[in-house]
Amino acid sequence: MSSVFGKPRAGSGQHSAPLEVNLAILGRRGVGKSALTVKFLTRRFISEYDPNLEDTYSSEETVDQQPVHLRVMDTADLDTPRNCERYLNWAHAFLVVYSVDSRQSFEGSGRYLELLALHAKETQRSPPALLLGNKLDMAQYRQVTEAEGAALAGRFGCLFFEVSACLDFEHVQHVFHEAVREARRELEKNSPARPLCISEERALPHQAPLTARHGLASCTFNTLSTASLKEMPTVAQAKLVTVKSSRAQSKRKAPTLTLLKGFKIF
Ligand SMILES: Nc1nc2c(ncn2[C@@H]2O[C@H](COP(=O)(O)OP(=O)(O)OP(=O)(O)O)[C@@H](O)[C@H]2O)c(=O)[nH]1
Repeated sequence: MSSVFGKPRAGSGQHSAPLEVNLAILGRRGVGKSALTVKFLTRRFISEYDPNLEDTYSSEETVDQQPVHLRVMDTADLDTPRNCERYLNWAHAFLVVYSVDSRQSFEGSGRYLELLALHAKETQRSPPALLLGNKLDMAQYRQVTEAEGAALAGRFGCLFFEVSACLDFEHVQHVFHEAVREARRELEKNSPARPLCISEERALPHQAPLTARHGLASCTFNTLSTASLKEMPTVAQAKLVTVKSSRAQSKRKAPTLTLLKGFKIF
Protein backbone atom coordinates (compact mmCIF):
# COMPACT_ATOMS: atom_id res chain seq x y z
CA MET A 1 0.00 0.00 0.00
CA SER A 2 1.41 3.34 -0.85
CA SER A 3 0.65 6.28 1.38
CA VAL A 4 -0.23 9.64 -0.11
CA PHE A 5 -0.42 11.72 3.06
CA GLY A 6 2.27 14.31 3.32
CA LYS A 7 3.27 13.95 -0.29
CA PRO A 8 2.48 16.72 -2.75
CA ARG A 9 -0.16 15.70 -5.22
CA ALA A 10 -0.59 17.25 -8.63
CA GLY A 11 -3.20 19.99 -8.48
CA SER A 12 -3.62 19.63 -4.72
CA GLY A 13 -3.60 23.43 -4.33
CA GLN A 14 -6.98 23.68 -6.01
CA HIS A 15 -8.76 21.48 -3.50
CA SER A 16 -6.84 22.29 -0.34
CA ALA A 17 -8.60 23.86 2.62
CA PRO A 18 -8.59 27.64 2.37
CA LEU A 19 -5.94 29.54 4.23
CA GLU A 20 -7.50 31.40 7.18
CA VAL A 21 -6.37 35.00 7.45
CA ASN A 22 -7.60 37.55 9.99
CA LEU A 23 -7.00 41.16 9.04
CA ALA A 24 -7.62 44.11 11.39
CA ILE A 25 -8.03 47.65 10.09
CA LEU A 26 -6.77 50.29 12.49
CA GLY A 27 -6.74 54.06 12.46
CA ARG A 28 -8.34 57.17 13.88
CA ARG A 29 -12.00 57.95 13.36
CA GLY A 30 -12.98 59.12 9.93
CA VAL A 31 -9.90 57.96 8.03
CA GLY A 32 -11.99 55.64 5.89
CA LYS A 33 -11.56 52.22 7.51
CA SER A 34 -15.16 51.25 6.87
CA ALA A 35 -15.22 52.79 3.41
CA LEU A 36 -12.11 50.79 2.41
CA THR A 37 -13.52 47.59 3.90
CA VAL A 38 -16.82 47.98 2.10
CA LYS A 39 -15.11 48.94 -1.14
CA PHE A 40 -13.05 45.77 -0.95
CA LEU A 41 -16.03 43.57 -0.11
CA THR A 42 -18.64 45.08 -2.42
CA ARG A 43 -16.69 47.17 -4.99
CA ARG A 44 -18.80 50.10 -3.85
CA PHE A 45 -18.09 53.31 -2.06
CA ILE A 46 -20.50 53.66 0.85
CA SER A 47 -20.46 57.00 2.55
CA GLU A 48 -23.04 56.51 5.28
CA TYR A 49 -23.04 54.08 8.19
CA ASP A 50 -22.90 53.93 11.95
CA PRO A 51 -19.36 54.90 13.02
CA ASN A 52 -19.72 53.21 16.42
CA LEU A 53 -20.12 49.69 15.08
CA GLU A 54 -17.13 47.42 15.17
CA ASP A 55 -17.70 44.73 12.63
CA THR A 56 -15.93 41.64 11.39
CA TYR A 57 -16.62 40.55 7.84
CA SER A 58 -15.91 37.31 6.16
CA SER A 59 -15.05 36.84 2.50
CA GLU A 60 -13.81 33.97 0.35
CA GLU A 61 -10.90 35.23 -1.74
CA THR A 62 -8.47 33.76 -4.21
CA VAL A 63 -4.98 35.15 -3.85
CA ASP A 64 -2.31 33.82 -6.21
CA GLN A 65 -4.57 30.89 -7.12
CA GLN A 66 -4.90 29.95 -3.45
CA PRO A 67 -8.30 29.99 -1.73
CA VAL A 68 -8.29 32.23 1.31
CA HIS A 69 -10.96 32.60 3.97
CA LEU A 70 -10.43 36.21 4.91
CA ARG A 71 -11.93 37.85 7.98
CA VAL A 72 -11.71 41.62 8.15
CA MET A 73 -12.19 43.43 11.45
CA ASP A 74 -13.18 47.04 10.89
CA THR A 75 -12.26 48.41 14.29
CA ALA A 76 -13.82 51.39 16.04
CA ASP A 77 -11.31 52.60 18.58
CA LEU A 78 -12.58 56.18 18.91
CA ASP A 79 -9.52 58.39 19.09
CA THR A 80 -6.92 56.26 20.75
CA PRO A 81 -6.20 52.54 20.80
CA ARG A 82 -8.43 50.86 23.43
CA ASN A 83 -8.85 47.27 24.59
CA CYS A 84 -6.41 46.40 21.88
CA GLU A 85 -6.09 42.75 22.84
CA ARG A 86 -9.23 41.99 20.85
CA TYR A 87 -7.35 42.60 17.62
CA LEU A 88 -3.71 42.29 18.72
CA ASN A 89 -4.19 38.65 19.60
CA TRP A 90 -6.54 37.91 16.75
CA ALA A 91 -5.08 39.40 13.59
CA HIS A 92 -2.55 37.81 11.27
CA ALA A 93 -1.98 41.19 9.61
CA PHE A 94 -2.93 44.84 10.11
CA LEU A 95 -3.88 47.68 7.81
CA VAL A 96 -3.02 50.94 9.58
CA VAL A 97 -4.91 53.76 7.90
CA TYR A 98 -4.58 57.53 7.93
CA SER A 99 -6.11 60.12 5.69
CA VAL A 100 -3.76 62.11 3.45
CA ASP A 101 -5.77 65.26 4.24
CA SER A 102 -5.33 64.92 8.00
CA ARG A 103 -2.05 65.41 9.82
CA GLN A 104 -3.72 64.33 13.06
CA SER A 105 -4.74 60.99 11.56
CA PHE A 106 -1.18 60.49 10.31
CA GLU A 107 0.15 61.01 13.83
CA GLY A 108 -2.49 58.57 15.03
CA SER A 109 -1.26 55.95 12.57
CA GLY A 110 2.24 56.36 13.99
CA ARG A 111 0.84 55.54 17.44
CA TYR A 112 -0.80 52.41 16.08
CA LEU A 113 2.46 51.30 14.48
CA GLU A 114 4.24 51.88 17.79
CA LEU A 115 1.61 49.82 19.57
CA LEU A 116 2.07 46.97 17.10
CA ALA A 117 5.85 47.14 17.44
CA LEU A 118 5.59 47.03 21.23
CA HIS A 119 3.21 44.10 21.11
CA ALA A 120 5.52 42.27 18.71
CA LYS A 121 8.41 42.79 21.10
CA GLU A 122 6.42 41.53 24.08
CA THR A 123 4.99 38.49 22.36
CA GLN A 124 7.86 37.61 20.01
CA ARG A 125 5.20 37.45 17.36
CA SER A 126 5.13 40.06 14.63
CA PRO A 127 2.14 40.00 12.33
CA PRO A 128 2.86 42.28 9.39
CA ALA A 129 1.40 45.76 9.13
CA LEU A 130 0.74 47.80 6.00
CA LEU A 131 0.45 51.58 6.19
CA LEU A 132 -2.27 53.14 4.05
CA GLY A 133 -2.71 56.81 3.24
CA ASN A 134 -6.40 56.95 2.28
CA LYS A 135 -8.46 59.64 0.48
CA LEU A 136 -5.96 60.06 -2.31
CA ASP A 137 -8.75 61.68 -4.30
CA MET A 138 -8.45 64.58 -1.82
CA ALA A 139 -4.79 65.11 -2.70
CA GLN A 140 -5.38 68.83 -3.29
CA TYR A 141 -6.03 69.15 0.46
CA ARG A 142 -3.03 67.09 1.45
CA GLN A 143 -1.56 67.59 4.89
CA VAL A 144 0.74 64.58 4.60
CA THR A 145 3.12 64.09 1.70
CA GLU A 146 3.69 60.74 0.09
CA ALA A 147 7.33 60.92 1.21
CA GLU A 148 6.27 61.31 4.84
CA GLY A 149 4.03 58.25 4.56
CA ALA A 150 6.83 56.24 2.98
CA ALA A 151 9.28 57.37 5.67
CA LEU A 152 6.94 56.33 8.49
CA ALA A 153 6.37 52.96 6.86
CA GLY A 154 10.12 52.58 6.41
CA ARG A 155 10.71 53.25 10.11
CA PHE A 156 8.47 50.32 11.01
CA GLY A 157 9.48 48.11 8.11
CA CYS A 158 6.04 47.93 6.56
CA LEU A 159 4.62 48.28 3.08
CA PHE A 160 3.09 51.61 2.19
CA PHE A 161 0.29 52.55 -0.22
CA GLU A 162 -1.75 55.61 -0.96
CA VAL A 163 -5.32 54.69 -1.89
CA SER A 164 -8.81 56.03 -2.20
CA ALA A 165 -11.93 54.20 -1.13
CA CYS A 166 -13.91 56.10 -3.73
CA LEU A 167 -11.64 55.51 -6.73
CA ASP A 168 -10.82 52.23 -8.46
CA PHE A 169 -11.64 48.93 -6.81
CA GLU A 170 -8.59 47.14 -8.20
CA HIS A 171 -6.18 49.31 -6.26
CA VAL A 172 -8.04 48.71 -3.00
CA GLN A 173 -8.24 44.99 -3.74
CA HIS A 174 -4.52 44.91 -4.47
CA VAL A 175 -3.78 46.36 -1.03
CA PHE A 176 -5.97 43.80 0.77
CA HIS A 177 -4.39 40.98 -1.21
CA GLU A 178 -0.93 42.29 -0.37
CA ALA A 179 -1.94 42.08 3.29
CA VAL A 180 -2.96 38.45 2.74
CA ARG A 181 0.39 37.74 1.07
CA GLU A 182 2.26 39.33 3.97
CA ALA A 183 0.20 37.36 6.48
CA ARG A 184 0.79 34.16 4.55
CA ARG A 185 4.55 34.74 4.49
CA GLU A 186 4.55 35.28 8.23
CA LEU A 187 2.37 32.22 8.89
CA GLU A 188 4.62 30.06 6.75
CA LYS A 189 7.69 31.41 8.50
CA ASN A 190 6.28 30.61 11.92
CA SER A 191 4.93 27.17 11.18
CA PRO A 192 7.60 24.97 9.66
CA ALA A 193 6.11 22.35 7.39
CA ARG A 194 4.88 19.52 9.54
CA PRO A 195 3.12 17.30 7.05
CA LEU A 196 0.71 14.61 8.01
CA CYS A 197 2.97 11.62 7.59
CA ILE A 198 2.62 7.92 7.53
CA SER A 199 5.38 5.59 8.39
CA GLU A 200 4.81 2.24 6.82
CA GLU A 201 5.60 -1.28 7.83
CA ARG A 202 5.67 -0.45 11.53
CA ALA A 203 4.29 -2.87 14.10
CA LEU A 204 2.70 -1.67 17.30
CA PRO A 205 4.89 -2.37 20.32
CA HIS A 206 3.65 -5.15 22.62
CA GLN A 207 1.25 -6.42 19.99
CA ALA A 208 1.44 -9.24 17.60
CA PRO A 209 1.77 -8.14 14.00
CA LEU A 210 -1.59 -7.50 12.38
CA THR A 211 -0.94 -10.10 9.74
CA ALA A 212 -0.57 -12.76 12.39
CA ARG A 213 -3.59 -11.70 14.45
CA HIS A 214 -5.95 -11.52 11.49
CA GLY A 215 -4.35 -14.08 9.33
CA LEU A 216 -4.10 -11.69 6.43
CA ALA A 217 -1.76 -12.62 3.68
CA SER A 218 -0.32 -9.19 3.43
CA CYS A 219 -1.13 -6.11 5.47
CA THR A 220 0.70 -2.92 6.08
CA PHE A 221 0.13 -1.23 9.41
CA ASN A 222 0.29 2.52 9.14
CA THR A 223 1.01 4.79 12.06
CA LEU A 224 -0.56 8.18 11.66
CA SER A 225 1.30 11.02 13.27
CA THR A 226 -0.75 14.17 13.06
CA ALA A 227 0.67 17.62 12.61
CA SER A 228 0.51 19.57 15.82
CA LEU A 229 -2.14 22.21 15.51
CA LYS A 230 -1.12 25.82 15.67
CA GLU A 231 -2.92 27.65 18.41
CA MET A 232 -5.90 29.36 16.85
CA PRO A 233 -6.57 32.97 17.70
CA THR A 234 -9.88 33.71 19.36
CA VAL A 235 -12.43 34.84 16.87
CA ALA A 236 -13.81 38.29 17.56
CA GLN A 237 -17.15 38.34 19.28
CA ALA A 238 -19.72 39.43 16.77
CA LYS A 239 -23.14 38.58 15.53
CA LEU A 240 -23.20 36.78 12.21
CA VAL A 241 -25.58 38.08 9.60
CA THR A 242 -25.63 37.20 5.94
CA VAL A 243 -26.22 40.21 3.77
CA LYS A 244 -26.73 40.24 0.04
CA SER A 245 -26.10 43.41 -1.84
CA SER A 246 -28.84 44.40 -4.28
CA ARG A 247 -26.45 43.59 -7.10
CA ALA A 248 -25.86 40.14 -5.64
CA GLN A 249 -29.62 39.63 -5.48
CA SER A 250 -30.18 40.72 -9.05
CA LYS A 251 -27.29 38.76 -10.53
CA ARG A 252 -27.43 35.22 -9.28
CA LYS A 253 -23.75 34.62 -9.88
CA ALA A 254 -22.57 37.66 -7.96
CA PRO A 255 -20.86 36.73 -4.70
CA THR A 256 -22.84 36.73 -1.50
CA LEU A 257 -21.10 38.40 1.36
CA THR A 258 -21.24 37.10 4.85
CA LEU A 259 -21.20 40.14 7.02
CA LEU A 260 -21.14 40.06 10.77
CA LYS A 261 -23.11 43.25 11.12
CA GLY A 262 -24.53 45.13 8.23
CA PHE A 263 -23.50 48.21 6.39
CA LYS A 264 -26.21 50.05 4.59
CA ILE A 265 -25.70 48.68 1.11
CA PHE A 266 -27.73 50.50 -1.51
N1 LIG B 1 -13.16 61.66 -0.45
C1 LIG B 1 -13.07 60.53 0.23
N2 LIG B 1 -13.84 60.33 1.32
C2 LIG B 1 -13.70 59.17 1.97
C3 LIG B 1 -12.81 58.17 1.57
N3 LIG B 1 -12.91 57.15 2.45
C4 LIG B 1 -13.83 57.51 3.33
N4 LIG B 1 -14.31 58.72 3.07
C5 LIG B 1 -15.31 59.46 3.82
O1 LIG B 1 -14.74 59.76 5.09
C6 LIG B 1 -15.74 59.67 6.09
C7 LIG B 1 -15.28 58.66 7.13
O2 LIG B 1 -15.16 57.42 6.49
P1 LIG B 1 -15.30 56.07 7.30
O3 LIG B 1 -15.12 54.94 6.38
O4 LIG B 1 -16.55 56.14 8.07
O5 LIG B 1 -14.08 56.20 8.30
P2 LIG B 1 -13.73 55.25 9.54
O6 LIG B 1 -12.28 55.26 9.66
O7 LIG B 1 -14.38 53.93 9.38
O8 LIG B 1 -14.40 56.04 10.71
P3 LIG B 1 -14.96 55.45 12.13
O9 LIG B 1 -15.99 54.43 11.79
O10 LIG B 1 -15.54 56.66 12.77
O11 LIG B 1 -13.82 54.89 12.87
C8 LIG B 1 -17.04 59.25 5.39
O12 LIG B 1 -17.79 60.41 5.17
C9 LIG B 1 -16.57 58.67 4.10
O13 LIG B 1 -17.51 58.85 3.09
C10 LIG B 1 -12.01 58.39 0.42
O14 LIG B 1 -11.19 57.58 0.00
N5 LIG B 1 -12.17 59.60 -0.19
